Amino acid sequence: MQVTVSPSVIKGTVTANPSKSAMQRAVAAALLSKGKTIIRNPGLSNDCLAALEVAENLGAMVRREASHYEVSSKGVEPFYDEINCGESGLGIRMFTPIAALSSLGISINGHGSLTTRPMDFFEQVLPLLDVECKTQQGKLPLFIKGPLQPKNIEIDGSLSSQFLTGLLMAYGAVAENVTITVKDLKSKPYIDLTLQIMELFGVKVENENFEKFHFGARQTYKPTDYSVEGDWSGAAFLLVAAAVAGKAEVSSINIHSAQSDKAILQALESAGAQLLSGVFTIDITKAPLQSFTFDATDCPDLFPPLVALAANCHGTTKIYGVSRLAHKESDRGVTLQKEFGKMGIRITLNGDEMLVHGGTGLKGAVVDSHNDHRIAMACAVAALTADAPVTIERADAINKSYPEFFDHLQQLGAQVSEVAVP
Ligand SMILES: O=C(O)C1=C[C@@H](OP(=O)(O)O)[C@@H](O)[C@H](O)C1
Ligand SMILES: C=C(OP(=O)(O)O)C(=O)O
Repeated sequence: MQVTVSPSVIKGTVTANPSKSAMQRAVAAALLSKGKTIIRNPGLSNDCLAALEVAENLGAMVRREASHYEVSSKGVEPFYDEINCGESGLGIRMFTPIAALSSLGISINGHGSLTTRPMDFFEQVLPLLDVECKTQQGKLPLFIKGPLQPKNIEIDGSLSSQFLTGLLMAYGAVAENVTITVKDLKSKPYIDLTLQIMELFGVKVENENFEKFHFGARQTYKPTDYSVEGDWSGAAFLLVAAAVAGKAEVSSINIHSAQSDKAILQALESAGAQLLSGVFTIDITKAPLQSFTFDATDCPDLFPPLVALAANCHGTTKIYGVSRLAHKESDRGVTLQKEFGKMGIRITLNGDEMLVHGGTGLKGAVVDSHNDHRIAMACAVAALTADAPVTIERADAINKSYPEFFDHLQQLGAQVSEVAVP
């Protein structure tokens, strides 16, 4: 799909889409619970759909109602010896240790960018837990054969928090008096989200300063009635759209959420946007914007909306944490540099630092998403203040996390036209 976004004024209200990070965790917790879990406000993004399919293959039954999903499970009892995590990094890194709770040999695969993302962590760590594990030189497909035996282990958290999320969730079902020790953990708030959802499903883990995670007496996941919260990662694009091109009210986002990406509010404030926040609603209005400095090491998914914001700010914005972007759906530092370059915005990459030379004016252009949902959305937001329309190729990448994105942008008054590409 090719989408053209024309320069537009933003005005209106919109409800945030469900968070895929929260939904995927809830689906995993529902699989690990014995009984029927209700998931309300379910996400329909490709990553959420992939998580449901994995849970079904690992033993859950999913009944899809219009307003909610019912996930019935007896714990991990795989129906198949193959699972496919689609394109979801979290999906594969979370469900692999969970699938290893079974004694069945299981092949684990994915598609698109997931096939190039690093998985060698599993080959190093799972054998320490008595799980046989093979990768293809650190990449997909994986083969694992459990059952996983929780033990005291030490892991490296510097590449991604997602491996730790997977271990925590799997340990939660079987661990007794063991500790996971983590060195140099990145994306810490995502671990808070994992622990929060585990606790809602009845499993409590003691977090000692994001360095040690203690499991005490044996616990069991309990089915629950869970409502998926709105997505700060997706809402960040809408908030930036309003900050640069008008005004908007975004509802169903919880200011007290554990999600990393609510940090977008700090960046918007530093840039000078006018913000009014309630507990579940943010009102935002355009104001003169100046460059800002922001550390996105623990919220790497904010880079694309931050770049769209910085492009509209006078002066040079500094964003730290670029090295966290190399293994996402694309090498996002380089992708942002290339695609924003086509729209006339110069970006310098300097080690872990990104400099966005903003306020020089955005130009109409033809850009490419590189099949990366967050690049497509960042370019769409940049188009709002360009001097001519911006055409985004492979814009259907948005379906990975936020299929409603272009509809929401239109709801806020943006001129958007879609062309199917054969
Ligand atoms: O746990 C999660 O839901 C996620 C964790 C983050 O990954 P890293 O821990 O690899 O930074 C983030 O980039 C990803 O989109 C979702
Ligand atoms: C990197 C992302 O997700 P994941 O790692 O789960 O594929 C993302 O949503 O931007």
